[in-house]
Amino acid sequence: MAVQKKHGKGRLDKWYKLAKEKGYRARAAFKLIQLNRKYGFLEKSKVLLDLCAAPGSWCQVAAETMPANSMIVGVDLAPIKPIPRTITFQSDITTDKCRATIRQHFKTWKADTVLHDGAPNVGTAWVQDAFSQAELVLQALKLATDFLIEGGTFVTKVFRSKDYNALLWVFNQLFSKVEATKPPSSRNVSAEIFVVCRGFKAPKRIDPKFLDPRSVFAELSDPTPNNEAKVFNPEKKKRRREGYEEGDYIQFREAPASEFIQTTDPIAMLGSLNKLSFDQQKNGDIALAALDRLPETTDEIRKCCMDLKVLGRKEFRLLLRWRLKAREIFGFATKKKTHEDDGGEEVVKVESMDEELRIQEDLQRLNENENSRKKRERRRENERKQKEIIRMQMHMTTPMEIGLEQKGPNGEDSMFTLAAVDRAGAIEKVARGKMGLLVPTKEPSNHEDDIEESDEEEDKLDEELDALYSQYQERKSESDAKYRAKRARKESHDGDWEGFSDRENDSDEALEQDHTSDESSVEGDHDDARHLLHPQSQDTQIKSSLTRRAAMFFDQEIFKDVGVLDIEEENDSAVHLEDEETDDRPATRAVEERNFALQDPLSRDGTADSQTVESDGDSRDEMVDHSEDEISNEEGNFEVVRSGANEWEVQNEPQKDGRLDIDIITAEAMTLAQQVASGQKSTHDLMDDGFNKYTFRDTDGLPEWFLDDEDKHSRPQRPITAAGAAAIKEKLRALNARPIKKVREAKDRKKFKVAQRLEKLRKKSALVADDEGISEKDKAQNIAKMMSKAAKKKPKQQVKLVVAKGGNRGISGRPRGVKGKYKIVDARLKKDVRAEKRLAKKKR
Ligand SMILES: C[S@@+](CC[C@H](N)C(=O)[O-])C[C@H]1O[C@@H](n2cnc3c(N)ncnc32)[C@H](O)[C@@H]1O
Repeated sequence: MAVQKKHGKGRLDKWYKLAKEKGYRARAAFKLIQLNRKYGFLEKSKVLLDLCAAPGSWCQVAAETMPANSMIVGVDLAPIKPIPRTITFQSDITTDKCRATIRQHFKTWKADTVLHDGAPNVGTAWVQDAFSQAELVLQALKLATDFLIEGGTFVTKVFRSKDYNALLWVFNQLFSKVEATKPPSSRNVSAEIFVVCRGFKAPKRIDPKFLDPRSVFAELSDPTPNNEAKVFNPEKKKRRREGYEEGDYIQFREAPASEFIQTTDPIAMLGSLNKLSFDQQKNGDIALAALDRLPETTDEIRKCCMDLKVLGRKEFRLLLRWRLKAREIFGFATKKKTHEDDGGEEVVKVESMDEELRIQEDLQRLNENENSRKKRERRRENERKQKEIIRMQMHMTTPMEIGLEQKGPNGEDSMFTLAAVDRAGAIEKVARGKMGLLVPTKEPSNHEDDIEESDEEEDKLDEELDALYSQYQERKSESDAKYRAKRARKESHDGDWEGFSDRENDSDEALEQDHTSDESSVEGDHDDARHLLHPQSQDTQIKSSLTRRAAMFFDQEIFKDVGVLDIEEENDSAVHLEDEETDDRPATRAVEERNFALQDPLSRDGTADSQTVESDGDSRDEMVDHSEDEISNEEGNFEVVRSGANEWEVQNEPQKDGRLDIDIITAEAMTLAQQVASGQKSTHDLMDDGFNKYTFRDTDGLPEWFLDDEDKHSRPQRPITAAGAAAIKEKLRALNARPIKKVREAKDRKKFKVAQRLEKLRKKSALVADDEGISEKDKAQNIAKMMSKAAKKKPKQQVKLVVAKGGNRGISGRPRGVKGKYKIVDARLKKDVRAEKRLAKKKR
């Protein structure tokens, strides 16, 4: 059976529509109609009380069905719009005021029928709702017993909950016939059920306990079977558990805290209970009083005991520790077989389960402490090393100094000894400005131990998170082409931005081979610097040391007159440095810094195209989308910076003027470019900008999902000028104004064909012109003829409509006997087309 939806459009079922059609204020009208069809109480009633009547559909049904001149009184917390033949008022049915108002209206009359369709504000907690509804039913019953005539009918809505049977029991005491039913218009997913109680017994005196929720819904401590008792005795009442099984979720389990101390299975208790109680009156437990007085029973412990379902691992541990202490105090801690002097038996000390538990916990705690201490130390060490590198980059120290400073206990364990630097290839990396890479991602000696010692659970959690993240990535890339493009771009960024040009890598490799000692590593850098500064063409050299992307970025028109790549100014110092044979490192650094500065604005702004923009508001999101559309749509068009080395090589062929056609597409990059172009920013400013809190991130051991997330948000927010934003806006406007790919392709095809025809014509006319056998006049005539022929438009080929019939096709798929352009249509379409043509002809 199809389950109806509880929310949204699911509500708009046939009963809803029917109610609308019939003018009932609520679909609930049909519930009463169906109940009345079954039991026929409305036709027989002259006075009716409708409790919880708003918006009033039941009153509407009653007014329609009951005999003329009947009296209908409806009450609700909410106002009820007037209904013909019905008195309505606003009141809370649980109050005396409501009772008094009803009495005023009824005067001496009694009701033949009392209806109750009340529901408290449903939506908080289901258990809570169910209980308040049951209470409301009892209140309605109370009113019914006040106003019902003997033999009268009480119809009420009840939720199937643990109190359902208790309510039925009470109804049975007061009415001769009690039947529960669910009308078809009541949704299956709803737990509501209607109880029709007929034949009110109208006893002279009703035991107040019958209508007291505390008595009726009291939990029974003794489940002894006792059902015969007609006299209400809540103490002995047994709840007949028929119908729905009670789920655990509606049960609230509580036990005295002392029981938790005594139990041998504390975990099971913590898992199954909702509360550990200190209520001595309720539990009458002396141990509980003692426990309550213990100084170990702190406020925190009490709070934890209040609601066990909300506790975390830490709190559970706290409770378990408290239990162990309490057990010790009360003498439960160890079970010893004591000396039995008279028997002289051997004494065996047996560690109790609790003792084992405690030892285990202690061990675990010690392990955890040790792990966290190690982690702390590792972190501190990393931070220290990072600081050193920054100092070195900023000329505050040199690798030599570092090497001297960092004497490990055995001279080996520090990465900062020159030998270690050499092993890790650190000097090369430093030389390349890849400071981030120097962060020790691996510490071979300790690593394995660390893994072993790390908290297993945390590792598991990490693994799960990683797995979930890769699943998420896979799902996303399956369903989202943009995401795929972004990832591909990012991957190629990693390979492009972070690394250097191939050439440089080659030189790095060469250097690596040479780096066998501390000194040689420095020499290697020296060579590297010299290599970079070779006077042949320094501009080209520096450009080659940039990434392709950076080079292209600075190739743009806007940087034409800017000295970013005009290295003369710095050449002086560089060449000068080259002369200083004793100290080559600063020279290297000068170049590196320049590289770094050149890369930095790009890697963060220019190249980060979509990613940078993404975090900055909608308008820029549009840019991103656009750029991505471009990526997927604009094959062969170079307006957007693309990534991927091969793509670049294939697509970004230099243009005629030798420059690469590349556009800045983010407002930040545009602003930066404008600032550089206008001289507001110098290369030094760019360098300075390059050093910010995001420059050297410690990514050591951080999971991929975390780094991805950080990539999105942890980046400097560069200011955007109005001019920069306007330039990008204008660019995008132009971009948006362009036709779609198909149209553009068609136009390009047309252009291409025209060009081909022209070329053909040119060749032909050249042949004619070269022909010596004909006169100049004839030549001119022939050429003019050819040109006018070429200028003539070819008549459009008629498209033949062919009715689709299976089997009547040749090998190529072309229908047999059809020449020229054709289109396969179905018979109906062909007829329709013909009919249209006929009609058009007639009209003409
Ligand atoms: C399902 S609606 C009743 C629909 C009504 N039978 C009809 O046909 O239009 C439940 C109503 O119970 C009312 N209600 C809940 N608690 C109440 C209370 N304590 N006193 C009066 N009305 C109450 C709510 O205001 C709500 O209008």
